[in-house]
Amino acid sequence: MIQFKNINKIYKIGDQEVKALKNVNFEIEKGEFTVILGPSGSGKSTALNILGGIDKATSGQFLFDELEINSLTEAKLSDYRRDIVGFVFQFYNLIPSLTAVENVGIAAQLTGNQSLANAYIEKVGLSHRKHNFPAQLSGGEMQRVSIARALAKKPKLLLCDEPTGALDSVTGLKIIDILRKASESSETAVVMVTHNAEFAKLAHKVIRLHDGEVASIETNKTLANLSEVIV
Ligand SMILES: Nc1ncnc2c1ncn2[C@@H]1O[C@H](COP(=O)(O)OP(=O)(O)OP(=O)(O)O)[C@@H](O)[C@H]1O
Repeated sequence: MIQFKNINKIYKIGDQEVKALKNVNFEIEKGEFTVILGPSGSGKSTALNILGGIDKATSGQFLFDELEINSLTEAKLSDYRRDIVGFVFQFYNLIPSLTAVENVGIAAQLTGNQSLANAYIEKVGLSHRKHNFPAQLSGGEMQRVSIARALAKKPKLLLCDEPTGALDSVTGLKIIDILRKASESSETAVVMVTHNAEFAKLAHKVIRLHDGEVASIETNKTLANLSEVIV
């Protein structure tokens, strides 16, 4: 489904060049829950931004279902972001003046799935809170709304940047459980960036980055239960 072939990303600041990704190769299949692990500055967010069509690689090929994303026009790239990709961020990015279900509805509307807003709120276990505003929800609840919002678009690719970074460990594990189920019960590939190496046990595939390079790629045949993770 997804192939990164010799992906390089160089940022230029004045005369200075930062090689954020160096000859990165990996593949991601649909229905897979992939974790990208690595220390700060190793290139995790850069890889996620390229996957999401927010940024373009300097060189190399990024194929999504055989389509070369790097060479798309801005208009086609915008279609890719809207129709194919869902995003979940560390700090939720909900619209404060809209209720939980309205936040989900806005995203669902974009892809003509507005009637799904209630179903997705229910899927993340928040039906009883759907008319609350973000300020009336806990961090974990807000993150569940943001996942419902992303899933209501029925994305083929769900990208999550440190989705548990602002949550306590027990709530964080519940969020990962929802994300893992989203990958297993649909055609969606879920890719999560995290610092927390413990989460590696929960993923089908673990891509470790170090200094812009792939240090290792592991595949877990059997996945750990949430209770086996020490947080
Ligand atoms: N827009 C940018 N302009 C210049 N340099 C950048 C830019 N974005 C990232 N970098 C640099 O690229 C390298 C990789 O950054 P990236 O944010 O991808 O790492 P990361 O692994 O996500 O780090 P963190 O865990 O701290 O978020 C770093 O050296 C960073 O300073």
